[in-house]
Amino acid sequence: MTSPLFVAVDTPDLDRARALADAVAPHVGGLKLGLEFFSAHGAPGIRAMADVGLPIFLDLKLHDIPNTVGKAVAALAPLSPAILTVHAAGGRAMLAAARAAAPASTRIVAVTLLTSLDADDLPTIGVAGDAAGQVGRLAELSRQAGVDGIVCSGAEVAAARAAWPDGYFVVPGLRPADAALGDQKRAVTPRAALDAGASVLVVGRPITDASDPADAARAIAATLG
Ligand SMILES: O=C(O)c1cc(=O)[nH]c(=O)n1[C@@H]1O[C@H](COP(=O)(O)O)[C@@H](O)[C@H]1O
Repeated sequence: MTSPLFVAVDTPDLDRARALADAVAPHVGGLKLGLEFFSAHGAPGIRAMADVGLPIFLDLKLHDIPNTVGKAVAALAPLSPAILTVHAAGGRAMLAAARAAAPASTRIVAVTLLTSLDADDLPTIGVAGDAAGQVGRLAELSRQAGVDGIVCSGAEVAAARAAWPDGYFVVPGLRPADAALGDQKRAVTPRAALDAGASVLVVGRPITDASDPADAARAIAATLG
């Protein structure tokens, strides 16, 4: 079985990204490349990382009007990412436009509520109610719009899976029990997220900031077996 563990390769340094990816490749199921890497290296950088031979999760969190997002997704199609993110808050038509413009081999997943936010933040961004309610609402919108799944925290994934049994659930903001939270606020362990129904586990700094990233990835992978 391929590993659900994707490493978030968050660096603007191409050589470092490639060295990290090569080091952890035996222990992970894919590479997530996001705004930091894409802003520095664009499509050629993604192609260089695809040479590692692992599925690519292109995390650009697109959020704009439907026409713009649809055309951006079409422009990214030659990169054939396995997974591509958009923001669920862009609305039903935007989500549908993203799905329509993507190759069948690309899973479109919609970010619900960033894992860096908690209950104290919700009123400041105009959300009444709690994180579970907001994730549930945007998960249902995403399902109805026809995308493949959502991004949520490990705290919400069990409820999302129950409501959408064949959905594809990406869970970032994961931390082994002893790891520093950094800016993550709704963190659970990788194992807990997997048990709760996650399809993909995204782990960045606990691997990439470790003195031995390969060993850190191996240790996390060992908890999933
Ligand atoms: O879409 C994402 O992957 C994402 C959504 C979210 O709500 N929270 C979140 O942390 N992420 C990404 O997941 C990764 C988490 O990295 P670490 O906090 O270093 O493990 C980063 O690349 C984030 O951009």
